[in-house]
Amino acid sequence: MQHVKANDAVSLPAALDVSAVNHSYGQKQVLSDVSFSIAPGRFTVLLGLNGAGKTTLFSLISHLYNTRRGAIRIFGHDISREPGEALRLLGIVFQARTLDLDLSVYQNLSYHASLHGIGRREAVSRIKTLLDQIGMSDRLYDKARSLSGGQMRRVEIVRALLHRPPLLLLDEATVGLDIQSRAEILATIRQLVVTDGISVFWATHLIDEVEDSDHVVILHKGKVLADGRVDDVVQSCGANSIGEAFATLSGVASVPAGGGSQ
Ligand SMILES: Nc1ncnc2c1ncn2[C@@H]1O[C@H](COP(=O)(O)OP(=O)(O)OP(=O)(O)O)[C@@H](O)[C@H]1O
Repeated sequence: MQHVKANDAVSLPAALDVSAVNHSYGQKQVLSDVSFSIAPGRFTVLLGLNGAGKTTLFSLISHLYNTRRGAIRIFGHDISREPGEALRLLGIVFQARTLDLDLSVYQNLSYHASLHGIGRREAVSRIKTLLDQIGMSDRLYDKARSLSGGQMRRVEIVRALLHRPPLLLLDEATVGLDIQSRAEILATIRQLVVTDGISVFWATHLIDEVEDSDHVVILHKGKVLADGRVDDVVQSCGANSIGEAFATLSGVASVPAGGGSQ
């Protein structure tokens, strides 16, 4: 396996800096010496097949697991040493659905806002603005269980943005959604990078969610095989596409594209 490094200059502090991180479940090592940086205000894709270690990495970044070897910094704040400061700057959408189905959209969101110390009036204003932005303002008082999978995902995205984090992590946010919902959610998140200047770290196993102008971190069997601008990574591999580059680097014959729900 080759390791292609195609980073351009990264301004400091990085939105996310992962340095020599390892993780094992018992005897099984699932992350090996993982290092990369994400510059602020960029859409960066974490590309890896199922089992590559994406969720484990997200669990370390969000401090669900302690980082036992290596360091993770969010805008310069070490997640182990300054978890409060680091986590305040982070919004996260997990792969598994996490809304309380018996509560309304408003109740799910206002509960999260109060956890972040956002006052009621301010919370209502932010909830309405964000739901409007994401095309869900007509569902404010509906029970979460009455929403479609794509609508639940949108509410989870709103929830992750309520405390206005400059870094947003999404773990396979489009899994299980139909092709139209996938495209809409991806477009909404890309738009947030442009309009609000937030940094997004988007984990996926689907090659068609990657664009040439994105930055990509390719994770395979717990190792970073490449990181940098997609077109630079493709060129460094002598490939014609990111799918071909992924196959060359990983030795995997074919990579899922994601034409329908995956
Ligand atoms: N709690 C756990 N205990 C033991 N092994 C685990 C645990 N969680 C994950 N693993 C293993 O760690 C490896 C990485 O899993 P992880 O879920 O981080 O990958 P992933 O890239 O997110 O894949 P997926 O998209 O399928 O969730 C896999 O081999 C998985 O079986």
